[in-house]
Amino acid sequence: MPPKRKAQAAVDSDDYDSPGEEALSDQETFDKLKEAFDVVAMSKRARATHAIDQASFLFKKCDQWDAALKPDHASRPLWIDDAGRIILESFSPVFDEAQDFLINIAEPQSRVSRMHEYTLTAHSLFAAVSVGHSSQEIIQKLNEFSKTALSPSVVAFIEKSTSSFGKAKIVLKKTLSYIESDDPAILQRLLRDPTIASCRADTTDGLIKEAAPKIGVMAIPGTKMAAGANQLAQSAATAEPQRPDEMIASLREEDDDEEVAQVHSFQIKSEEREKVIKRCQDIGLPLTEEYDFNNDEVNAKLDIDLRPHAQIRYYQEKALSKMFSNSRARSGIIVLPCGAGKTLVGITAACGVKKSVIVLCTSAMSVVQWRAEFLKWSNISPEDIAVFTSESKNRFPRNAGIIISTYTMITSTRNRSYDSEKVMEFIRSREWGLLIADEVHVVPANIFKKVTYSIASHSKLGLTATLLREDDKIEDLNFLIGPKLYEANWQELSEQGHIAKVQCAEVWCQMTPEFYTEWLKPSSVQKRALLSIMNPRKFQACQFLIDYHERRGDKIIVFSDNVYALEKYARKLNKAYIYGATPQAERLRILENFQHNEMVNTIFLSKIGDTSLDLPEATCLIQISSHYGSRRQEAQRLGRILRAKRRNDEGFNAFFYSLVSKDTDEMFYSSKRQAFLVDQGYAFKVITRLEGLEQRPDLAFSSPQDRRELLMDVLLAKDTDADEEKIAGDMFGSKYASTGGRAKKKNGVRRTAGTLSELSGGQDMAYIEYNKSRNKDLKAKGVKNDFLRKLQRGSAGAKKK
Ligand SMILES: Nc1ncnc2c1ncn2[C@@H]1O[C@H](COP(=O)(O)OP(=O)(O)OP(=O)(O)O)[C@@H](O)[C@H]1O
Repeated sequence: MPPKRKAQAAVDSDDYDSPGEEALSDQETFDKLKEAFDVVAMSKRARATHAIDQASFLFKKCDQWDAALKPDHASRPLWIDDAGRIILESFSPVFDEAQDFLINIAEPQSRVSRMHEYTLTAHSLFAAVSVGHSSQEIIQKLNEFSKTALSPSVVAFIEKSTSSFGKAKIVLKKTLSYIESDDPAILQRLLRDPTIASCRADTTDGLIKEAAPKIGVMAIPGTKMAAGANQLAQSAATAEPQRPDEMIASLREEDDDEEVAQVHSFQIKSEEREKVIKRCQDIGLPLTEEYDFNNDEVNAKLDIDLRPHAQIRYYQEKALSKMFSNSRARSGIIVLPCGAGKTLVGITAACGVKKSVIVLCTSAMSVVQWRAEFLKWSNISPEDIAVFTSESKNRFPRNAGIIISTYTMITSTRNRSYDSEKVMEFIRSREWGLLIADEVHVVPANIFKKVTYSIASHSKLGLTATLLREDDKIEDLNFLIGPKLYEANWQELSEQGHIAKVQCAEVWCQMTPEFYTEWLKPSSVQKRALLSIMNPRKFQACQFLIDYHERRGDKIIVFSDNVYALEKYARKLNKAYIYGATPQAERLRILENFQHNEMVNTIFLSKIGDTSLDLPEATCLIQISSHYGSRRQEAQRLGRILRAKRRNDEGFNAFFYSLVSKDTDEMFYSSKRQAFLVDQGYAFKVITRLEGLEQRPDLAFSSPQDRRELLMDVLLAKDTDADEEKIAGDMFGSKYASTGGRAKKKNGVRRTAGTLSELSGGQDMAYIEYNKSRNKDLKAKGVKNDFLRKLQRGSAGAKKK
């Protein structure tokens, strides 16, 4: 097929044909789909007796399970196969309700526009139980939403997974760690395990027995109480809704009549905390970690509240309500898109707990931003908020306060200065109410173990946008921090104007003949990488896009992981650039200019700007070199423009371009990188030709002579020029390089072909869709709330949007 027709076909069919491949026929596409979903063809009998429809072939057949569609299946939104894979129809009238429920009990896998995919896993069910769902409720609700009866294996899996969850807790008392349960048999069972027994700190045979603390437990519509309040949970499901104050009052009355409840516990060695948590998870008795901060009279109160202007958004409230739903702080992870306001979630949690807080970030730059955000959103007194980085080593003067630091400062033991050691002693010697772990997905397990060994914290809140790692170590976080408490939907937030709508495009840049000839020669991987990045056509595409978007009034960030290319591009185009070695003062000056100076509309950033850079002026992002197939990096880079200030302007779109040299490794890595964003509902268009580029005589490297000189430069460059930038304290490191950043699960992504003018809104269908901005109506949905007031009243239930 000639290239033009092929590109058109790709638009029409919404499919992507990889270069050099013929488009697939319908039959082939169908066969591929079947293969991809591991379909076991339905038997003849099943075909005869079961209703056949367009989606049934996606589900494994199970002989013992009557998977006939329910008569009213059309009004039910879920397909659930017998392996626990769930497909949710996003066009269903009960979509919101079903989504709210699924978020609590299953892992979102992919949320494209019409269908969302979730999976039931032991971890997700643990999270469900720890936020108060009972197994009965999970089964009943799934059945209600499902188009077919639930398969017995799914029911058995839910029952088995949830039966032992929430039975034992890990608690901290006076900096010592205890395993606690109201059922002594559970603790005896744990102690029969040799690994757990070897971690026990007390040498007695018996268990410690004491009165259970009285807690104002409350029921939230749609959820249940914490462990130990099961009967109440069941009656809450059927009873008339009660006002929160009535609920608490009735609980107290009941408490008064009852005998004092007992809790049993044994102490474990603090340095073995993670080992015990992991072991308990492995043997099917995962521990929950909850902090009864209201009744903690040992640790000093922190004087902190949100400022009146801080209005947390409904999804921030929903996330926090999972953490605080029973008036205790439950450890776990909150997943919100980049730019959706994780910092304010952390700050609100700190205002809820009102005890000393320690915040850990990935870089010194984030530390500065976290401090500024604390001062902006809360009334904390500046001296109560200390910073511990290589440049400043402060402590707070009063009994309670906040320390913000980096993972590296807390965990590196080599060559610690006297001042650092003093701050570490200060950190180690006290109990912390809350540990906030920012960008938690990047923290390797061994580092986090060191963190928890040094920091005795009652509760932990992990914050991240992308709960994924290319090395599949993400599961470690379940025992290091706690279950995932909430995960927001990117497209929903962008529809509502909380994050910007983004047009994503991959621009294919032909290699020039001289560069491609060199690329084809046997040479080092590094040299090939440099040749692909420095491809003159890519350079021209970058220059063209910068001009195009500057003329539109955009502010542009160009990302290059490769510092050699970063400098070459930026110098040639006379733009400012920042990388690891740029001094702090210069960085701030450049960023300041980018924000406020009309003459500075483009900056070049190395991977140092991937995370935590809050530049709401940026509206366009061009990526010229990236880190293999890291889905995490792609998402975080996109995050730099999701926070665009202009996001609520009528018809506004931010732009994300990824420039790839055609027919090189960059094509392969680019599609890997996009997988996560595609799962979040973003569609990448492919731009094969930048209209008007050929007519621009002023572009760099237009003459063969210039191109030859550039090639000579690249050939003379050292292999190390292609190496990954090393940034002190960088947590992302080169671990992804070892896997080549290969996405293990999701390989396929969708590309559609397009031109630049289409992408900018000239002719594109997608544009017309996006252009019907609902932002104005939706603005009203940025619900005002007073979460903290409710938290203090003990009624922090999630509000429905
Ligand atoms: N409820 C809110 N009201 C007003 N502004 C908010 C609210 N929540 C967040 N913001 C603003 O949104 C922007 C992005 O927030 P933040 O930096 O916390 O995002 P993030 O989720 O941490 O992103 P990233 O993962 O990219 O670091 C900030 O300018 C912040 O002040």
